[in-house]
Amino acid sequence: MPIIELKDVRKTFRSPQGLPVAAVDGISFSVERGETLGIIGESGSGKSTLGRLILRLSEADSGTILLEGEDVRALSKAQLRKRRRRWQIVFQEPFASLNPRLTIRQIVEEPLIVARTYGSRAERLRRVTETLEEVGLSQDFLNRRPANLSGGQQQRVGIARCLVTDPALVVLDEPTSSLDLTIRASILRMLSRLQAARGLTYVFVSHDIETVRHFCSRVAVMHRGRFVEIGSTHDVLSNPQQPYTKALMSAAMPPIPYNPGTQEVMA
Ligand SMILES: Nc1ncnc2c1ncn2[C@@H]1O[C@H](COP(=O)(O)OP(=O)(O)OP(=O)(O)O)[C@@H](O)[C@H]1O
Repeated sequence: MPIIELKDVRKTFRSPQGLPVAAVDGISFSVERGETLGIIGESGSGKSTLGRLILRLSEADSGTILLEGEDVRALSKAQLRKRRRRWQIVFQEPFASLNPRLTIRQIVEEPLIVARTYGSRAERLRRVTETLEEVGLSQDFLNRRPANLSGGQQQRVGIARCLVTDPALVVLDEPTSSLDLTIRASILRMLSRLQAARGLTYVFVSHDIETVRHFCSRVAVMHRGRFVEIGSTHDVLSNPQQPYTKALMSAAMPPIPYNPGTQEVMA
């Protein structure tokens, strides 16, 4: 059974002038457990909206969304809150997505409190500490606040917050685009390592073809709310069938250096 299955999902917004904008315009696809599906496309093509619809952070207008076989659109608010811990998201701007008033400990502990299934305060602290360690942050970070951390460290906190409830599926919405190149490569290596260790499934939203090339097993190319092409990353990027994919690739930056073998760099 696929972990994600979408059938003919649609979402239309109104532009400031009141005109309809079909951000997601009849999308169907499935993702198997342990896979990484990349979604690439220009700004405004609908990638983030799709990522949010999958997790019901935004309501689709129509279509079917199954996660782990469950009809996400049919869940009540209470059911959805329970399932949230299995289906998580990491945002592009780590600082904007972390509450500046909270300590790192409070930020990473919050999803455990919301889920209400993680026992005593001491057990929660143990879990928070272990998860921070997994993303390369020592106990020294527990009482610090987001503003005292570098961009890379902030994103590690965002990833820890998402992993602490032991999710099966993570939508990564441009998780590294606000970071500089060395840090970016280091965070991507860490995400790959965590995926292998935990058997995670990723949906990786990006406008950066080179990152997708190295990070994703399959890729969907999105244009004006639709998938114009979907297939193995190798096939789509080495032999694009659609004019839009070709244009996107010719507009892309030259490959960035990426060496999966080197050590994760802390920053
Ligand atoms: N809350 C909203 N209200 C109105 N229009 C929206 C809203 N969210 C997205 N849109 C519109 O839907 C379209 C798709 O936006 P979306 O952010 O999903 O694209 P994207 O591919 O993720 O772009 P980017 O790479 O810039 O984040 C755009 O035309 C956008 O202006």
